[in-house]
Amino acid sequence: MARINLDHIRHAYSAKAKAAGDYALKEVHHEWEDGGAYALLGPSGCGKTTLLNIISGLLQPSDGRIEFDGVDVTRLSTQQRNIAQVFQFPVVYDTMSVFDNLAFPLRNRRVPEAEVTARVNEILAMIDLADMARQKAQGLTADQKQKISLGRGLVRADVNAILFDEPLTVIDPHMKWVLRSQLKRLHRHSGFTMVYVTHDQTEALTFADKVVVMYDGEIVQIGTPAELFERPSHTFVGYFIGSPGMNLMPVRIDGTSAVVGDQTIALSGPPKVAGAVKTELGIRPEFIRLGREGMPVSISKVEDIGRQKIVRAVFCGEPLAIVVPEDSEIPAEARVTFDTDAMGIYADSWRVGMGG
Ligand SMILES: Nc1ncnc2c1ncn2[C@@H]1O[C@H](COP(=O)(O)OP(=O)(O)OP(=O)(O)O)[C@@H](O)[C@H]1O
Repeated sequence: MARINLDHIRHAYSAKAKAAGDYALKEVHHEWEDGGAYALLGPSGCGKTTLLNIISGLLQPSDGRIEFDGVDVTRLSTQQRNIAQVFQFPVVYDTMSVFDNLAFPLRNRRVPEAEVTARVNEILAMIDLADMARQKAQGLTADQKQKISLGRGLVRADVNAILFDEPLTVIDPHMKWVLRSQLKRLHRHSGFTMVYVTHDQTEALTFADKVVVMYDGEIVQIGTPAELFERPSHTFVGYFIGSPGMNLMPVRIDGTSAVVGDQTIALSGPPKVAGAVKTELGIRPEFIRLGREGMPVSISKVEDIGRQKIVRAVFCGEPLAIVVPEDSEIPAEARVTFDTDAMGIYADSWRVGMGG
């Protein structure tokens, strides 16, 4: 397993790139821990695959270096980097049995046959294909074939990292849930460094210890699921993580207060917004109290989502989502209070400290 150091990496698909906007991947400078489970999460086109391909060696970055355990691998091929990869669509040898497909990477490296059998049987049980071990891969469903691909990615114990590129796209929803939990368990047992690309927040949040949120070619936050929820570093993280996402409203900062329309909201300190063109207040729907006290809102809609309700309201002309327990009473003349510790101030989309 390896610690992955991304040292001032940037990538542009055009050789003529000059401005920051020309780069599909803007500067990335991070060290990922040995044995960590990382998910690269973000919308289509944000640069996830570009970054993954730079780690695997399929792509050479325009600038910067990549190191595995302190060794520069920037110019090395995927094979030389000793990495296992699982792609979005299955890659299997149709004429081989399920067992032989899984054994292939081990036999290729002349692993003793007794060890091959033990390891393949372990993986077969994990992906729930033990009954089909002797069957040819030809004729299996796309779902089953993708499970073989996943298994092949996991079968070697000596890889530096395992990279997954949206591996559950073709898997049916129930199996998705099962495989996700199994991958998580396997990560805990094996200590593999894993990097998992997805645009699905549930997939990222259940799989990863650290979620790397990408937006427009940039890493906007690396954090645990709780950190992303409680302290989004960027308005995009607030919007993308959570359902509904974080409320954002334009505000004017006056000392230790945020002013929205005719309302003045006390903050925990003076936010550092000097020089910002746009200042916004962010608060998650879960941290707003709805009742008879506080600032007035007008309610436009209530959506019942099982154990909770989402109240859609308008606050000082701005849309506001509030999450309340299923049984809570919604007063006719509703008012709201914002939890002081849960509010964030964003200057030109980035969260700022409240220290003056
Ligand atoms: N081979 C290429 N040549 C030119 N531009 C490319 C190439 N591959 C990707 N891009 C561009 O680089 C940007 C980042 O693409 P990338 O595939 O890394 O995003 P992604 O987050 O993985 O998206 P998706 O989830 O759709 O795969 C996009 O604007 C894309 O159009």
